[in-house]
Amino acid sequence: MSEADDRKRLAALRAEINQHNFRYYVLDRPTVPDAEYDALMRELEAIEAKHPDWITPDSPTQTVGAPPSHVFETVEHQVPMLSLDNAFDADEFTAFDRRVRERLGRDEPITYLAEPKFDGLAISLTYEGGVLARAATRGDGRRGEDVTDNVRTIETVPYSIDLPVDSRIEIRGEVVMTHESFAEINRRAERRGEKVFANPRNAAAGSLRQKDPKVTASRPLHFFAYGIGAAEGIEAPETQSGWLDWFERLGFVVAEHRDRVEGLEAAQAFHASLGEKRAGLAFDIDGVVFKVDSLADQQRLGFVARAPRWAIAWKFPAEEKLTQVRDVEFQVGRTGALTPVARVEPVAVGGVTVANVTLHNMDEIERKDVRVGDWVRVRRAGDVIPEIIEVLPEKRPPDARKIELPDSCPECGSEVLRDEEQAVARCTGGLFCPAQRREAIRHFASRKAMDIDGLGEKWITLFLERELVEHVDDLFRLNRDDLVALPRMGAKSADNLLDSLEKAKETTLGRFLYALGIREVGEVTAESLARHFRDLDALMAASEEELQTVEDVGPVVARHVRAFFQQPHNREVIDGLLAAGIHWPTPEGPADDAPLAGKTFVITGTLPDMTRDEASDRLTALGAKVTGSVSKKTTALVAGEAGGSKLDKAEKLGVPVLDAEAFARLLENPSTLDTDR
Ligand SMILES: NC(=O)c1ccc[n+]([C@@H]2O[C@H](COP(=O)([O-])OP(=O)(O)OC[C@H]3O[C@@H](n4cnc5c(N)ncnc54)[C@H](O)[C@@H]3O)[C@@H](O)[C@H]2O)c1
Ligand SMILES: [Zn+2]
Repeated sequence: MSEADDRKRLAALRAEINQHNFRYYVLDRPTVPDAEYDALMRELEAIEAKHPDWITPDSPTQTVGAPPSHVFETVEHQVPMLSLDNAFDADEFTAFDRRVRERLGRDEPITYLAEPKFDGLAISLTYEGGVLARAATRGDGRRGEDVTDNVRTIETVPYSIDLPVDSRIEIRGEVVMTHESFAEINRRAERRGEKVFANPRNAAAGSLRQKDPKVTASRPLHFFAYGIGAAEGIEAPETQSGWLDWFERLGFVVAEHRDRVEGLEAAQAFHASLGEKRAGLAFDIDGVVFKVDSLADQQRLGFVARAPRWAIAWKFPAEEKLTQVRDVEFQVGRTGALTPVARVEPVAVGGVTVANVTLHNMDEIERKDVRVGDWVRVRRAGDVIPEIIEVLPEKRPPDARKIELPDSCPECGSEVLRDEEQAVARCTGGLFCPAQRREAIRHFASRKAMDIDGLGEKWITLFLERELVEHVDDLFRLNRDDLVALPRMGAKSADNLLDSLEKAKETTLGRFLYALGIREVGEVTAESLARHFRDLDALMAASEEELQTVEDVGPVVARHVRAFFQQPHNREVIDGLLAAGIHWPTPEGPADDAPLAGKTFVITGTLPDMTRDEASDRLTALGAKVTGSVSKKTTALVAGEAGGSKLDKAEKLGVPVLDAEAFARLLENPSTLDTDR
């Protein structure tokens, strides 16, 4: 680059960085991830290194934070609050360590105090005579904002500590918010239609820098002490680690994961080990801070414009990056749910390369307004699957394309229906859809379903690939010759599998219904359906209304059951299964002469001696049906304490109401039921 180009770039970088600083430090609303910002800073540093005479004191490389805003009173720090130099890899850390040893003229390893780099905002607490007199933000390092009233609401900031009356001390540390509180606060903001915070750091900063301390009080914040400014009238420790122990004795919370490490290897090991713990911590950390432990050595090393020479922040891989959405594809799962997956320009996030990011469902896409071509902020924290946090609207290219839900399944062409309540779009192809087939077979064979021992994913995939199996009924047509011919399937495994299939033919109606994988029909519902209908043909012929009279079957489940049995290809598969010899004993159900046969009850409120489930079991055992809502056909409403709307409805429809006592009498002697409903 020519000198003129460098000059231009320098000016552009400074302007852009200053804007980011303002958004980050003053508004608590950054528009780019830290990694992006760090890259700009590095570029600026490189130009300034090439032209040292261009460095001015107001360059972002020479300054800290941003000047205090006018919302708060200004506080002068007795000792400036500086930033930290960064290392982004082991080589950079090694270079730092070499510089330290050179400056100190030492060959032997340096002892460092290692602790997390908390990702929050720095605060300085001034205690006078042991009483909290003032709390200030870092501001531009020399002058910060007075946030005393807000900081007083933080539980982990002691109001008074045991110090001499004539002492005056500045204790520095970080204010952070836990992931849990962050999620809760954003949920609250979303419900109210307010803007959400991009990450816990901004939430912590935004919560602390509030005009109204009541708002701060409603946001759970934590304070970790890690350093010292001015200290008068106390007996000071001689090491950094000594200060931490001192803080702890006075009642401050300090980093739990901290250690004195000697030399490079120990430092690297600490960095690696904390990196592994990172995902499991309650709050964000973005690196390890290493500080020369000896305070005498710290003094000898001193400061440069914006950071001490005796400390470095060795960052972890960034958990947030910007990338571009190249395309969006829809994946089909077992239940036919179509999940939109964004194919993004691969980026390294949180230590891995991310190329695919789930968008969950159409609602999510609409809420975030993600389009193909958009620049997005991607986050992957620890083991958590990568997600798109937000779109950068200012970077949207003019040809960005809206994402449309396909009308038909990308795998089988069946119609796609969008379930408005659950925001899920599904392929209606059922067992016919190849994408759903593999997962459906796995479900069919699973332990609580047909329990086909030894039929794992490996074999299912192979059977499908070889076209030996298309639908679940084909499993029962597998023959020994076909199986033995498969790679890695010996005669013994083939015989075992055929044996398992044979055994699985003897089942129960409940298991069979569950195995079919009807939407919303879990084991319990399958069992209820079996007990109620006792016969597969009767169930397949049942209307939605009839289905709804079954225990724990509401309108949604009824609709799914009905829709499933109406699909001709599902009927074909069922016929195939029955033809293969699957059978079950007729489920025990209420006999016609059971005392409450033909009667329908609804239960509401709290009963004194039993749960509603128990009450329901007692009634079904006597041959009654228990349903969820009161209608004209209801025999009686069993109403415990606090019956509510069902009670009102029963009274309106003239349905008899049994209180707890009457209900107990009924169970005792069911034949006394005096109603012809
Ligand atoms: N995204 C953006 O637009 C944007 C803008 C400005 C700054 N930033 C981020 O902030 C960083 C630079 O900012 P900085 O100078 O405010 O701080 P820094 O994060 O580089 O380092 C200094 C700060 O680390 C904190 N810290 C946490 N744990 C500590 C510990 N154990 N000991 C000492 N200090 C500890 C303190 O608050 C201290 O002020 C950048 O690297 C960037 O990631 C981002
Ligand atoms: Zn399909």
